[in-house]
Amino acid sequence: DTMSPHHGKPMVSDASAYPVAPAAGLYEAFGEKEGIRSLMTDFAQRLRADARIGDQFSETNLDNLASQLSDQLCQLSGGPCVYKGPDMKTAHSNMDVSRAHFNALVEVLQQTMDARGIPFTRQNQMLALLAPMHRDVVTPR
Ligand code: HEM
Repeated sequence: DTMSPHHGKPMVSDASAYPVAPAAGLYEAFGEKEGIRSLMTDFAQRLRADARIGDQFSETNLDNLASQLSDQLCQLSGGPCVYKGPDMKTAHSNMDVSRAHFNALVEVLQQTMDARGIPFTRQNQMLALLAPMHRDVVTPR
């Protein structure tokens, strides 16, 4: 890993930070790059509209967020993408994200996947890959 010149913290991509193998066929079950991108476009809009956490995305460029999330979920699910954004700790520092916020985001993602007809088993396989990120996303208190 290379070291960040600004913080001296290791800059690791999420795939290496959370070394869990995706379930076979997960990327395909999400409709590959195109399906994941439209899922994330929908997700970003739903996040912004959510009464519990929408305010945290008030200044956010939703198209950029959807693009970064698409690369991340594509890579996590076994697809041919590379997430090139900041690691999860850096991306969510100084945000005061609570465990309740995290759970709300997961719920919005479940609603988004439901709306697109992603089978329950596949939803849970994707959520299993995202769940460990709470350690870096949620602000310690
Ligand atoms: C598994 C859970 C999560 C994942 C995978 C995730 C992923 C990401 C990614 C990839 C970015 C873009 C980083 C960048 O390009 O700069 C981002 C930004 C962000 N996330 Fe998360 N996130 C998660 C949970 C949360 C939660 C729980 C909150 C708060 C409720 C949150 C709030 C934000 C905000 C406000 C941004 C910044 C957007 C901007 O640039 O304005 N995230 N997240």
